[in-house]
Amino acid sequence: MDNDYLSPNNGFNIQSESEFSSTSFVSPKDKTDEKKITIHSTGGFLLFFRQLWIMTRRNFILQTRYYKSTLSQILIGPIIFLLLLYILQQADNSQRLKANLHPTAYPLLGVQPCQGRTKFSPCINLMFTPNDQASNSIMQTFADNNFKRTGQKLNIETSIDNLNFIPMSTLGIVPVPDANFIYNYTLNHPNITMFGIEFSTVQGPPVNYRYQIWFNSTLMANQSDVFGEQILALQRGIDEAIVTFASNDFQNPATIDIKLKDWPKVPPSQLNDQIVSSFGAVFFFCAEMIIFISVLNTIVTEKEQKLIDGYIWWSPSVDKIGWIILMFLPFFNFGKLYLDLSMLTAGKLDQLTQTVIPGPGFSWNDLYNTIPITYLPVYGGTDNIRPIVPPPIQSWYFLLMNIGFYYILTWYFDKIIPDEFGNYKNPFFFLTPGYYGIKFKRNFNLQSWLNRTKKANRGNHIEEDEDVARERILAFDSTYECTVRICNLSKVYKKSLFIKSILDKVAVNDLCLTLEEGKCLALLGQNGAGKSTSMNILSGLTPATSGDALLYGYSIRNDMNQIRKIMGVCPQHDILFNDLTAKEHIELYAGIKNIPSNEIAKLVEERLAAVRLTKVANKPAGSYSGGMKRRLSMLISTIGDPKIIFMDEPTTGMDPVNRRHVWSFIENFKQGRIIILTTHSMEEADVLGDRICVMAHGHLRALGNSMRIKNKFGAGYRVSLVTHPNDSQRLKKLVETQVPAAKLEDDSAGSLIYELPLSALPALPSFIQWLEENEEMSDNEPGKKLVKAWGVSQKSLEEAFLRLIRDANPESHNGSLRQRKIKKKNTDLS
Ligand SMILES: Nc1ncnc2c1ncn2[C@@H]1O[C@H](COP(=O)(O)OP(=O)(O)OP(=O)(O)O)[C@@H](O)[C@H]1O
Repeated sequence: MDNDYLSPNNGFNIQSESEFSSTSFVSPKDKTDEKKITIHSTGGFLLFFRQLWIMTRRNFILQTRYYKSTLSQILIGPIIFLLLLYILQQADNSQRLKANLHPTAYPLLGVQPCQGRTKFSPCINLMFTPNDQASNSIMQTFADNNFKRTGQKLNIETSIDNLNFIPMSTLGIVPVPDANFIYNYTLNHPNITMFGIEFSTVQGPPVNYRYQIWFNSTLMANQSDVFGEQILALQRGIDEAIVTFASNDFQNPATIDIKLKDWPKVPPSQLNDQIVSSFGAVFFFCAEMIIFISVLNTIVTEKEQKLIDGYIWWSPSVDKIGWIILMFLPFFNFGKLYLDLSMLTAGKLDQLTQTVIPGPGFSWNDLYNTIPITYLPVYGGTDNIRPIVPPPIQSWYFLLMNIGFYYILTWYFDKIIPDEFGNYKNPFFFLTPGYYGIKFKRNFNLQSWLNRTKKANRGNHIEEDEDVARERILAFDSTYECTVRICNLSKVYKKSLFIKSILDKVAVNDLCLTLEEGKCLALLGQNGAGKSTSMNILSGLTPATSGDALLYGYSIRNDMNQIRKIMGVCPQHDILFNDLTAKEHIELYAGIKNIPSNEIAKLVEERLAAVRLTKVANKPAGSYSGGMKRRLSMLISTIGDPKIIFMDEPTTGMDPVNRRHVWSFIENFKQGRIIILTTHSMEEADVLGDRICVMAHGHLRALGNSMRIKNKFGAGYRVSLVTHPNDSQRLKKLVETQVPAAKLEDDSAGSLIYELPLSALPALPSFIQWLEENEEMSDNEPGKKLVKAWGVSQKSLEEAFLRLIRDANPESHNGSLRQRKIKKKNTDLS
């Protein structure tokens, strides 16, 4: 039995007792039973790989079945991101392709004020040494000239010599004792001091002016360019001051004006795919998070290499179309906001001290300000062209706009793309007044409505039952008064929206039906016969392909809003809130249906009692059994005094007792209303249906009350007789003489079953009398009667139904006949 481990149904296996293996989990006591469920355990890798295989296969089947969705999953992501990548690369290229043959020169500005650890913490602009008269005089001239250039005053402060000194406010130019002090101070208090200057002039002749500038070679917290223009500005300022000092003419300080100019630039003859190669892989792997990642990337790269810039989109050379498109992508706006935030808040690592200097911070006001120019990268080389970056709040507004935009898009496509029931609206639906509830009152004329719907006939009818044909005539008879009038209602589920295909499914075909108030219509039919579709059309869940119906005078095509006000629906699948109790459900729907609040408590009590849910009234619906959920769903459909109620298989899953309670509730409730229900229970149709419709393949096959259908299709009575097998031939002959019209349905081992059609009914009383008298004796069992036992029963609705279905499916009927014949032959042989 160890081979069982390898059997395909490994896991659960039904075996006879003799086959128990030693690995079975069944206890010896259980072995007394005839059949057992043996649970084998297969562990380790074998089980793992088998499960892996099963799951892989399942996923494969699902993916191939929903190939459209699979294709979209595979293609849409890469297409969108390839497009984005292309746009980015183009933006980068347009930046680099830009020729600048005549760059404009721009003046070197003065030294900008320092920035502390945060926007508000004090700092020292400059320390200088030695603290002698010459140095003080030079620094004073420097400060005066710098003020003229920048408008920022840098005062000569009181000297400091204490290494523990912490400035309480920003200091301008501070004399210090010596170079060691500058070294130690900046080591002890990193990122407070912007520059240090050590003068070491050698008195001549000739006099040699020497000085050394101390600076932080890593970027400062405020992004000021110390290593480039700022340090140049400082040097120029000191040189001016030295020239003035040398000439000793402090009234007319010397000035040196420097202009900076980029080399003329020609576009490269060949472009590389820098963006694609840097971002391509990330784009493919990180799907919609790409911008977010690219922003992070930008920040890190910018800090380290100053290569790629997140603000490239706002560079003046970039075509605006690019960022207008991107503006509609929420993650792009999010990325921009993130970039703005990080510009002002990101800390920087000081290489010397290995400490992180926090950024100046992002305050609420910064939302409305453009990012300060010193934080922005320069495009176009030394042309000093900065991107024109909108304030962060703009990205925030775009994000809000995205919410509205995508909400509207979702809403729009939700309307125009067919749903599971095939509902969809015309792409211009929002331009029609009807969509806004504006209706132009037209006088309804029944006759012209009938003429119109008559034309909707699809035509290809099978030979119709006489009752069905009569109903068709009645439905189009304007003199006949009825509450529900269904005329030529059809539904075709199309495979493709635009072309006709043989795969199109005709779910309902030219249905014609009438119904009066106070009646219940039961729709019977096999799975897929078209019952739910008919119901869905009438309840407005799915549109009819052709035809129309009038419910209480309202057309399902034009007045569905009115019909909804007088309609209740119990759908096939329970739509309940798992966390709400039965009581809360009824209260909720009573509220929706506008029932006065003082009536709700009574309604809850009465209705719950009617379907025996009072005991669980305060328990959440999620904890209910299937039958209880069904009862609650059925109940909900009756709230709000609806005039017409659709119930799709209302009692599925209910036990016989509760089902009867529900039946009596429906029976009472239908007074003054119309109930249309579908069911697979013949008993239910028999009990509730004032009219029963049997549907097959979208057609109406039979129509009438239960008696009519039973009599017409149930073929009268069934008689069963039991005799000795060897006496069966004699008994058959006797029955033939008694009731010539009787049809032998089954004959096995002395058990005979006869069907008596309506034509045989006159002979039935005398036949029953013959059976009751039972005078014939058996030829094979001495002293025993020929008929050992007998019974007569009226044929049920179920049999009528089965016959109708057999007639509607001749192929499968032949099949079943053949099977029955084979079965009979086998029985005879045995
Ligand atoms: N959304 C749909 N798209 C395509 N075909 C559909 C759709 N809904 C139903 N059908 C088809 O229409 C036919 C009628 O289906 P319908 O659900 O009306 O049958 P039914 O009589 O209610 O069956 P059941 O007793 O199983 O509920 C079936 O062949 C079904 O496959």
